[in-house]
This record gives sequence, C-alpha cells and structure tokens, in this order.
Amino acid sequence: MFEKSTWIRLPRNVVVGHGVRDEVLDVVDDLHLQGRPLFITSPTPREVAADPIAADFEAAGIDPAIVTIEKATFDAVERVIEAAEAEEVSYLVGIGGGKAIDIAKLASHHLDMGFLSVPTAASHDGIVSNRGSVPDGDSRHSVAAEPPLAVVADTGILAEAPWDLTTAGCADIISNYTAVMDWRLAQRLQDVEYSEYAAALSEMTAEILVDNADLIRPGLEESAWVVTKALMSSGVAMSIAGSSRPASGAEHLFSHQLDRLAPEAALHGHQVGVGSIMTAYLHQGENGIWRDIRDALSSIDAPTTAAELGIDDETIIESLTTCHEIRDRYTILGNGMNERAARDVATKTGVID
Ligand SMILES: NC(=O)C1=CN([C@@H]2O[C@H](COP(=O)(O)OP(=O)(O)OC[C@H]3O[C@@H](n4cnc5c(N)ncnc54)[C@H](O)[C@@H]3O)[C@@H](O)[C@H]2O)C=CC1
Ligand SMILES: O=C(CO)COP(=O)(O)O
Ligand SMILES: [Zn+2]
Repeated sequence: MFEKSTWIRLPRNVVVGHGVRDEVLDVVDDLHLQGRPLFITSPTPREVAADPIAADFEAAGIDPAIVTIEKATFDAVERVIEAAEAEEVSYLVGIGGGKAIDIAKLASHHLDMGFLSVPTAASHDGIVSNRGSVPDGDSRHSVAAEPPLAVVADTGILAEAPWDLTTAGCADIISNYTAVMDWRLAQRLQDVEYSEYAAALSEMTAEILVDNADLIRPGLEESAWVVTKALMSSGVAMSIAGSSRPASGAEHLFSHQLDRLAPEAALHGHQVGVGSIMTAYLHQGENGIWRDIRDALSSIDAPTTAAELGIDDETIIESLTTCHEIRDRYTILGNGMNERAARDVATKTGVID
C-alpha cells in the first residue's frame, strides 16, 4: 500500500522588484490580514524600510507596534513574543537582514501567528525559508518554524545595502553545490530522506547564479534581482525538502562553528562559501569542482581565503576538526577530520597559507 505523504509550505505571495516597499499594505490586504501588526527590525533596516512602511500603515489608519532588536538570541525572541501579547497585534512583519527575519519567524511560530518577510539585504536564503537559525550556547538550533505568508523584496533597497551582504547571498547559493553532494552522500550511506526535485532545484539555482555572475556588480539593481530570485528558489527547495538539506551541508557546519569560535568575524554566506571550496575538495579531490567554486566566489568579490574572511588559520582548522559535532547531520566530514587532514585540505585549496 502507498503510504507516503508530504506537506510543502510555501509563501503565498512573493513580490520582488523596484519600489515594492510601497506595496506591503497591498500584500496585507491581499492576504486578508486584519488588525495591528508588530514590526520586528534592527537599527539600520528600521531607517531604510521599517519607518517608511510604518508611515504607509499610519496613513491607512493602522498603527503598527515596532520592536528593534540588536542580536539574534532566544531572549530577543522572548521580547518579541511579550511585545506581541502586550500590544495585542495580529500578525508580524520581519524587516531587515537575517537576524530580524529569523526572530520574526521564530516568534510567529511560537505565537501561531502569520508573518511577512521584508528583507533589506539579499544576504542568505533564510529570508524565505521555513527554518529559523539561532545560536544558543554551544549549539545552534536550526528549527522548523513558519514560512513567511509573503516575501516583499524591494530591489532598490537591496541594491543599496552594503555590497558585502549581496556577495554573501551569492556565496550562500553557490554553496548549494556541496550541500547537495553531502545530501546525496547521506542518502547513500545513511538512508536519510532525500528529494530529487529539491536537490535538482537547489543545484540548478546555483548554476543559474554562476552563469549570470557577470551581471552581479555593485550598485546594479539587476544584481539584486538575480540574487534575490536565486534566494527565493533556494528557499523553495528547502520547503520542498522539508529541511535545509538542499542548501546546508558540511560547509554550513563549518560556518556555524566559526560563528561560535569567532563571533561576528564574517558574514554567514562568506563563511559557507569558503567552507564549500574545502568540502568540494573533500568530495572530489584535486580535479573536482573546488576550483570552479573558488573562481565563481572570487568573480563576485566573495572571500576565498581565511585572511579575506578576517579569521586566523588556527580557527579555520579548529572549526574543520570540530564542526561535525554540532549537529546530527551526516556529511563528508563523517565522524570528523583530524588536524593533519584539515590542514592539508585548507592548504591545498589555498584557504590557509
Ligand atoms: N533561517 C535561516 O535559514 C538562516 C538564518 N541565518 C541567520 O541570519 C543571521 C545573519 O543574517 P545577515 O543578514 O547576514 O545578518 P544581519 O541580519 O545581522 O544583517 C547584517 C547587517 O546588515 C545590516 N543591514 C541590513 N540591511 C541593510 C541595508 N539595507 N542597509 C544597510 N545595512 C543593512 C544590518 O543592520 C546588520 O548590521 C544570523 O543570525 C544567522 O544565524 C543565516 C542563514 C540562514
Ligand atoms: O543557511 C541555511 C541554508 O543556506 C540554513 O541552514 P541551517 O539549517 O544549517 O541553519
Ligand atoms: Zn546558508
């Protein structure tokens, strides 16, 4: 008897393009959301997006509550939940980079309340996914949460965000190549649940981005368009899979561990890009695609070395040798690398000197 079933949760509206910041209220109407929203934002995104959107709401007779967060922590999620209850809001709007959106996502899950994602940076594919990722002490919780009801991505705002944030988004997409290699390996060796549709979509997204790398240049709104579309597509791959597997393998373990060893040293996407160079080498050896990954990263100005990340060589080695422990996700790292092997891959790929 056939007993398989799946539940794919996706945003209902995805609005991308120039000036769509002004369409948040239309999206709210389209979704039939009633009552008062709570905006979750951080200081700069508040200026560039949350305050102007709040002015639109006020002009329409809706008075949004606003919480500004500085860090993505479980305390911040608590603060948002308390504010939502105290202000009697009926939906949430995350406005900012990954931190503000993750907090909105996790709070929305807890409150059983819908949320909108309004990214101000095309910095990674969490802006559209149904996974929330918050560091907690020695571990990182990548938890199933709510997908946004809608994503409103204004390419005018995204193009004016610091260029580094956009190159980080590109690198997060390029890392899909190795995430999918890890996923297939885990399926073969550990029989983990696997979706060929999600894997193919994730790989194709990385390919399209790399093929369009010459369109990705600072100050070009078209770059924000190309990168944002890729981030949406990668998010959809995760939704189809029901896990972050299509976009998160050993290169993400490496990055999550760096977040603990060298907090705030480099952006998420930049770290996973460098991780991806090394894990591609581990999968395929000297003649595999690690050079293509490195060259694609370098063509869009993303870091390819420890020095460019601003992280010292010893921290890179420590992360490589310990990151398999932080999460129960089988990857090419298996039960872990020893120090000599880690130094070898990092040196051969030019990540460390
Ligand atoms: N849920 C998921 O699947 C994922 C979640 N994450 C989480 O996302 C967070 C990292 O996200 P990021 O976006 O890299 O960091 P972030 O949210 O801290 O943003 C980086 C910086 O850019 C600033 N910024 C954002 N938009 C701007 C704009 N338009 N103009 C000027 N400055 C702007 C922010 O204020 C912040 O200082 C981490 O907490 C990480 O754990 C990362 C990847 C995936
Ligand atoms: O960053 C992600 C995908 O790009 C999310 O992955 P995690 O599940 O490892 O947090
Ligand atoms: Zn990522």
